[in-house]
Amino acid sequence: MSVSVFAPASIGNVSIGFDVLGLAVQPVDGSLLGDVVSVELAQQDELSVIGDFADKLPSSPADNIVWHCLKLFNQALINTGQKVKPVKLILDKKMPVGSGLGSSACSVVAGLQALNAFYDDFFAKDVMLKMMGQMEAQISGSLHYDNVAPCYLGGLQLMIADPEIITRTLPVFEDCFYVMAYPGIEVSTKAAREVLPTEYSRCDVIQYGQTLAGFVDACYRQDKQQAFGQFTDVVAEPYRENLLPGFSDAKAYLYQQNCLAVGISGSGPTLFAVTDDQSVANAAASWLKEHYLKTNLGFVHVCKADNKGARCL
Ligand SMILES: Nc1ncnc2c1ncn2[C@@H]1O[C@H](COP(=O)(O)OP(=O)(O)OP(=O)(O)O)[C@@H](O)[C@H]1O
Ligand SMILES: N[C@@H](CCO)C(=O)O
Repeated sequence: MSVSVFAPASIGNVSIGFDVLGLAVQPVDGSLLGDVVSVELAQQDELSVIGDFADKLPSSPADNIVWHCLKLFNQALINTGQKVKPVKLILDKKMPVGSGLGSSACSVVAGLQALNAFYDDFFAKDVMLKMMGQMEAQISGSLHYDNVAPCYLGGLQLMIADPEIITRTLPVFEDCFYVMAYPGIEVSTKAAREVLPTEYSRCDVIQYGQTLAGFVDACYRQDKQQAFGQFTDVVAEPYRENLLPGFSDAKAYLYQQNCLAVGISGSGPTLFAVTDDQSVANAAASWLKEHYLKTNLGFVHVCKADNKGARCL
């Protein structure tokens, strides 16, 4: 019996919600923007890695985060008195590493959910999400759920302070398009966190809280003007934009083309642009392909919110 799970790309932070907001996205053309992990019974544990970005991962399977997911999952089974079965894992690495698209989260979520599906969904969602957070923290050096939560649960996720609840699902703007432009260069999450200040001014703290609270209120009232009208990131973008060649010029151009909002996806270098007009989305995608991509590994997708999250194929 073999199980395959797909886990979608996500926009961490969503600009105005550093470490607190995350949105899962899917290309409108139906292509799979995310990772896939398959699990089947085997003589012994093994991991093989295929896919467009397999060569960008550590050469030893033992250094792959999916292997660490298997070890964590098996220990959790043992701790609950369950019998562990030897399995073969296949990771189809479709997501670029260090992209800002939640690439490691895709592997973590697909890996752990595939294992849980193989064991007939033995663990509850809250246990699964905590294991996903633990793996994401291991790989990026600090605990943040803003990629794994939307990747696993789908939609727009708001991380709350209660460690037993972790996240709440917010209403999305179903008519909005999210144009995702990955330039083809790598920016590590760890490095992008190290450039951030350790302290912020009172003014920045108030602006962060006000903008985030205003965005959440706007989601519930489906008020796009309020949601995107004051879309200024004071926590990360001012310190990360110089890691992203061409980001500032692209942002200025896309706002002139009537995009509702433009920001850094996660820790970058992927840029995202929001619009509720498909012709604006398509024009932005064409421009970004021409002007924002830096290598032949780069790509642009016109996406919408992915409300399903991780799912069996
Ligand atoms: N399956 C995997 N997927 C992604 N990264 C992996 C995986 N296994 C191990 N790694 C390593 O983990 C690190 C991931 O780094 P980082 O968190 O910056 O990138 P990312 O999560 O892939 O990108 P992002 O979250 O910005 O989309 C890299 O050094 C990578 O080699
Ligand atoms: N929220 C984290 C990871 C997002 O992918 C950061 O910006 O560092």
